[in-house]
Amino acid sequence: MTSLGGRRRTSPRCGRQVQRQIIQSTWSSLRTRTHRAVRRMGGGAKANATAHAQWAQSSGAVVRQAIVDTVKIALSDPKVKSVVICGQNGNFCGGADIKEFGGEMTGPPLIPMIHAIEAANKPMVAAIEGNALGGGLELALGCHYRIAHSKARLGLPEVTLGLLPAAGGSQRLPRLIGVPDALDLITTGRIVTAAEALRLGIVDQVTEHNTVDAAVKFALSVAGQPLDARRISTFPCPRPPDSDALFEEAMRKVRGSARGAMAPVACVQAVRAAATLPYERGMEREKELMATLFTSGQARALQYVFFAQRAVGRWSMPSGAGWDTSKPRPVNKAAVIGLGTMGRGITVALAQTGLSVVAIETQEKQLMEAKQAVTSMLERGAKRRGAAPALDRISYSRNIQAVADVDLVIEAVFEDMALKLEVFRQLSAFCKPGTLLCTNTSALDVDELARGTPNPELVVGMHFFAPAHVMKLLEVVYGKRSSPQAVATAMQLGKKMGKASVAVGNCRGFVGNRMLRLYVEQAFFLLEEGATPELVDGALEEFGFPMGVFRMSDLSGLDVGWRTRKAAGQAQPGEASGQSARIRNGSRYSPIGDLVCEQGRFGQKTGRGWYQYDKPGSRVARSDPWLHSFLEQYRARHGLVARSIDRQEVLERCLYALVNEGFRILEDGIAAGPEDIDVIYVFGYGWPGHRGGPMFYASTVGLPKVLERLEHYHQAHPDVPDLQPCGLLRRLVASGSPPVHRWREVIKKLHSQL
Ligand SMILES: CCC[C@H](O)CC(=O)SCCNC(=O)CCNC(=O)[C@H](O)C(C)(C)COP(=O)([O-])OP(=O)([O-])OC[C@H]1O[C@@H](n2cnc3c(N)ncnc32)[C@H](O)[C@@H]1OP(=O)([O-])[O-]
Repeated sequence: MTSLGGRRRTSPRCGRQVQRQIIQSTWSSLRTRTHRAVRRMGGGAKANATAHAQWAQSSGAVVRQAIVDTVKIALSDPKVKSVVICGQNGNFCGGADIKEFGGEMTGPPLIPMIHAIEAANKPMVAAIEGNALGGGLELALGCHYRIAHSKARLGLPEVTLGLLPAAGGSQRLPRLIGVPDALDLITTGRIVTAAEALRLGIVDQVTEHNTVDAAVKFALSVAGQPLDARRISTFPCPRPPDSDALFEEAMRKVRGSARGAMAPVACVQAVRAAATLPYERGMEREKELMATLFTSGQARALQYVFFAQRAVGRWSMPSGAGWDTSKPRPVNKAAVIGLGTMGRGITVALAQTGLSVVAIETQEKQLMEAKQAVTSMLERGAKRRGAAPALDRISYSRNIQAVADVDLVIEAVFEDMALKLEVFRQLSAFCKPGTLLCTNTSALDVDELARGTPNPELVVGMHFFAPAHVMKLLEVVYGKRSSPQAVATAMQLGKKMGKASVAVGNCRGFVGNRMLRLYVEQAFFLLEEGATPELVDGALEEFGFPMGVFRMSDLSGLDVGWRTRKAAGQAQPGEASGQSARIRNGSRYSPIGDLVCEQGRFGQKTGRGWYQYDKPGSRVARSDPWLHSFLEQYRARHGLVARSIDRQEVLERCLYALVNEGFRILEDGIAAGPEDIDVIYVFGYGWPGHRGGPMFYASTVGLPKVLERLEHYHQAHPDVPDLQPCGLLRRLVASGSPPVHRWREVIKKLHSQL
């Protein structure tokens, strides 16, 4: 038993020894990225920092040890009346150091440290500047008072890392702000502004001035006052009258949106424990739940995604140029050409970033409609953020010459090479020298577009995802002649827009759509062989995708892929029966999608697609008997005998085909590393984050197994060359299947030998 300022904590039972070790090891470092200071204040009327401890290292153990030691000195020094805990360099604390999770625990554990702070008999005040996240906010919740700067951000984002706030956060926050708001913050990981934190009751005061000075002043004003009513762990948890229904609803909601993710469910369970159990027992429950999450592969996957998202910022091109050698150009004013769905979203995203934007559309009617749509998108976004809409940052024009003074143009006209070439020709004539020309194509050849301009080094692809102001992914596509500075500028702009920006090479479909083609193709083949859209979608949704391939296709429109296949000469009108109708260039081809389109079934917008809908535009997909009998007739015409297909085969065929193409992309040098592919899939294609992205997933399945299954399916379907395992996959398996963070070494070696 450990005695903490009079509070008794139950020691873990024998069988939990390992769990306890794991939990404690998560606290091996509390990280601020900056150094931390604990300021002790001298007694008397004047605020006087009598000691100021700083730590040169952000190692958690060192930081915790220093906090423990300094607090101990402050509490035993009769001259010290109150204590202020602050960060340094404008940042309170970003939480535990994720890199150290799973390592050996050193230094004092965090939970007793926070308990000791809360149990102190002198006022402990948290001075919050910058971020107070995760363990950082939990530390602040252990203090008796919290003073925040108006620009501070507070939250418990552990759920996004596959965890829960397990240093008492799940038990203190509901006691402080009530169950409904705590549930919202803990299950979503949503970060709030200081103003919202004040409104919710998380902080006691918000200041526009020097936070530490304000906290010192405040700490002096409360010196000597009783603290019993300030210890959050002793608060009864306010229980709404209908709390059972509330928790059931919360559980239903997270199960619906979490798609198999464990952490949001554990977060609801932990908050429920806060509402129903005494604090000590709630803490035990928090610990148990955390132990389960901590040892799950999901936390590892989500933490991999966290670091992958940062790794893609350190981009490089095959020439060796990259983020550390290329300086972006300043972009103050940008233009968007073509105000269809994509152009409108891009305009909103740019304006919200604070740039001046010229939005250009040659058709008067389209321009007016776009203006209205952009205005309402900006107003809705501003309302959500509680800010003024950036309407005055945008000017609208029908004249392409309005690009004359912009620093960067994003072309978002119809996906047609001839049209885009003409737009680029005009842009080259009207833009000032040095203006960056970006194309928002999803598949067209960036090099061909660049060749049509006098300055191909200024051309890059910026592949946004619809809706462009919402979706977090941006593929920045460099062509053969794109300058590193142009890439750096597009990458920096993407970052400013809050996008996960990934630099990739130029090829058909770039990274995301190139891999997707294989995934969709396998789904079509499975229909031919006996599956239904319901079976395929069910398997993929159970895996964690928000929508299976057919529901997704209904949403985005079947005609989009049909148009691409027609342009590529694959989709041919009408259908001959027999095998030749299912072969293109010597490989297996399924015309099923083309035939469905020929019936005018384009998905939700026509009320019919792979499923049926109540009316055009409706979103609720229902099974369609027409489609099932169409599939039967199709199989009969082609002499195909339906066989029974299970969910495992659906997953293996669709996902391993996609992963195999990912290996080819790495082999070709189109993506620099597996992290690039994984970020693209998690942020742009609905790949479940708790499975870490396709390449990470392959590593968790085991590369030898992926290789063996691909060999098996390739043998069974020799007419599908894409199922042939990629050389890089074989090479990785031959080199002992190294962990994903070491694949780059193998890839580098491969490229150096080519
Ligand atoms: C048992 C109790 C459990 C407890 O409740 C668990 C926790 O507290 S879980 C934690 C809950 N806390 C969170 O979930 C907060 C996670 N962190 C964030 O949200 C943002 O990093 C933050 C807002 C703090 C700063 O944003 P920004 O200014 O744009 O900066 P940036 O994002 O570019 O990062 C710069 C560098 O710092 C690195 N790094 C950052 N944080 C961590 C970390 N915790 N760890 C390790 N490293 C971290 C990051 O990788 C990057 O490294 P590099 O080598 O330069 O690529």
